[in-house]
Amino acid sequence: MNEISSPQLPEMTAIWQETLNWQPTPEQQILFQQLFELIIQFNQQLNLTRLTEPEEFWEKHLWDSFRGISFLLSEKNLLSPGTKFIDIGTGGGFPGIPVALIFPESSVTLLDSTRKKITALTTILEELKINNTLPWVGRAEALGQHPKHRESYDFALLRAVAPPSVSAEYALPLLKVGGTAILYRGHWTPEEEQQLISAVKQLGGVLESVDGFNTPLTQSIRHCLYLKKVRPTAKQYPRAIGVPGQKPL
Ligand SMILES: C[S@@+](CC[C@H](N)C(=O)[O-])C[C@H]1O[C@@H](n2cnc3c(N)ncnc32)[C@H](O)[C@@H]1O
Repeated sequence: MNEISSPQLPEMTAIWQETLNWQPTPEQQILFQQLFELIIQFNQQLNLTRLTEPEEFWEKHLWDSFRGISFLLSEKNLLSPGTKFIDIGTGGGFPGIPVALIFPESSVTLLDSTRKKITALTTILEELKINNTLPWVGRAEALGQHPKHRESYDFALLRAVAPPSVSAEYALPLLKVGGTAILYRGHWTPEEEQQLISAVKQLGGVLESVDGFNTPLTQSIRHCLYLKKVRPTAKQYPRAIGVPGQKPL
């Protein structure tokens, strides 16, 4: 592999601790470094990410992925062997691959509609010897009606995939009752919140909390939205491919 400076820069050690009250192990840090190098390598043929500088990768891919699930870093008892995650619209593998790396006893489905992205991720996962993921080519609208996937996940993660109510329609049918969808967003407004609350109610969920924060290096604005599924989702959701985006709830 080419020499590429590590995304695990010395100052990051203190930031993990201060912001997440958590530290990756040395083995996990080596895997993060290898993940970075493989993504840079694949980016030469395929646009997996536009974040190619080590600091950008560290902050906007690694740190950001973990910030959304930080409650699981501190409350380990919320996870049990076999806890199921799905990363909907995983693209270059975020947040799903970092989550799979640190929770090897959980399984993480990596869903994307673009076959070549999933093919690249499959090679990256083989190189990293990560065997707790299920890379899957397809649309969230189709997977949500698939009998083996519908109502089967504990956590759904969605970052930069679709507007909030569309993301909710992708995620909630896939969750078990009691499961949580985590929507990773940038800016967030009260108007968006009202629209999301109404959509989530139709899908069998509630908006449990909104967590606003800044990223640690560039102070970029972020919000994570936590949707809890409280009853089964009506059969009609998700609607046919393309409809959630064309006619958001
Ligand atoms: C902007 S990328 C975000 C990638 C990654 N989550 C991240 O934050 O770096 C959005 C991805 O979502 C995928 N996508 C969009 N709509 C989808 C759908 N309905 N079902 C599955 N994948 C979808 C696209 O193919 C694309 O790879």
